[in-house]
Amino acid sequence: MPVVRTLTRTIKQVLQSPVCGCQTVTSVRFIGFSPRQVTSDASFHSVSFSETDHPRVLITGGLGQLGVGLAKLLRKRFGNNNVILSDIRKPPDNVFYSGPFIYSDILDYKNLREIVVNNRITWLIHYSALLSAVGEANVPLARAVNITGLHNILDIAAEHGLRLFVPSTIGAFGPTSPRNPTPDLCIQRPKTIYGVSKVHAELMGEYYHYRYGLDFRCLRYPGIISADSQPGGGTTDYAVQIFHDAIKNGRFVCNLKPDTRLPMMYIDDCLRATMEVLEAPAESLTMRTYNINAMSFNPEELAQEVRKHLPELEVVYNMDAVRQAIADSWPMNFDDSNARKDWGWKHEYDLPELVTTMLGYLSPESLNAQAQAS
Ligand SMILES: NC(=O)C1=CN([C@@H]2O[C@H](COP(=O)(O)OP(=O)(O)OC[C@H]3O[C@@H](n4cnc5c(N)ncnc54)[C@H](O)[C@@H]3O)[C@@H](O)[C@H]2O)C=CC1
Ligand SMILES: CC(=O)[C@H](N)C(=O)O
Repeated sequence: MPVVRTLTRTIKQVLQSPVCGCQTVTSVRFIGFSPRQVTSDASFHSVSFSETDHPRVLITGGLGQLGVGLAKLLRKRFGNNNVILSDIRKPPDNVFYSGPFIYSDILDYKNLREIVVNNRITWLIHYSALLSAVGEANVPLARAVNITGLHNILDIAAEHGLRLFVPSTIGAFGPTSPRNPTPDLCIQRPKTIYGVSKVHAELMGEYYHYRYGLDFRCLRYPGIISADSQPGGGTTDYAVQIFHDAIKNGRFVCNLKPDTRLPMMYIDDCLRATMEVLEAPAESLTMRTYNINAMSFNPEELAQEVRKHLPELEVVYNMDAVRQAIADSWPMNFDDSNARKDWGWKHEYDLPELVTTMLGYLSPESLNAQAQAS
């Protein structure tokens, strides 16, 4: 009987939940069991906008390159206390004192569920991952975090009627995908554990949407470039490091070949896209996983643009074989026409704007002013 009770609740929740406006009857083909065995006293509960006015957001893996910036943006929109950052690392003072932070290991299912229940979470933004280069250096850990961790997240989100955002990546494509440009739907046979885990995430999220009515939303990000946060061990990291080294030493050692073209995006565009797709009306989404793009360049083109501001910059190429092989298998250009058509995606930063913004932010004067202000 508890199982029947649970199923009845789940079906009602799927058909009624206003948070998950995408959960149309047609998306729920058959609900035969809950995604994970739940105890008989567990109660499915979906918190809706009508109860809280604003979504209650949990960001996993929030202390990486992207999480703190996203929390800042969402807190501005939904209120400081409605957005909780979480990670397994210790937060620096400025992050700890800027809004709610909580310890959360995505491999600990019970802990995750407790956090979601106790904080009445309605949106889950799942940022925890091992990126491409560090993933290749530790495949068992990447498999655990990126695949087992994702399973926990999917089940928690389905059980509690959450809107779930999981980012994917240009790395979800491989050498047999069309690379110039790469469309949303094409062959995906990535050659990294990172890419494999992200294709798995895309497919599992879409399956849970179809099977359980989960409000799953996913964007494939290009390489993201930011000034105030460090990248976490990816193939596109060179495009962040060049700015730091150009300003500090006037010299940059690049671990990719000069003609390695990859899709890239400034962090502000990436975070805005994430908020926009999370807020997009369900009816506007014809897909659950979208490419987004802003620009494409290779290291030499980036160096040329930086030299317009710092003409003395010297760039030396010292290729890293692992990163080069990964980059050579990834898209050179990304076709994001579906995102532009369906929910109005539009980037703001192109290459010249990106370079001006990065150098402006990292200039000694600007860093001094930031230090004095904090
Ligand atoms: N930064 C980029 O260029 C791109 C990022 N993405 C995706 O966006 C998301 C966020 O990326 P970044 O912030 O750059 O990643 P990052 O590598 O900088 O941060 C990932 C965070 O996950 C945390 N983490 C690791 N194991 C964990 C565990 N067991 N439980 C909880 N947290 C754990 C780490 O402590 C780290 O703070 C990732 O899913 C990544 O795949 C996708 C494409 C491009
Ligand atoms: C593009 C990504 O997913 C990431 N920056 C990486 O290089 O691994």
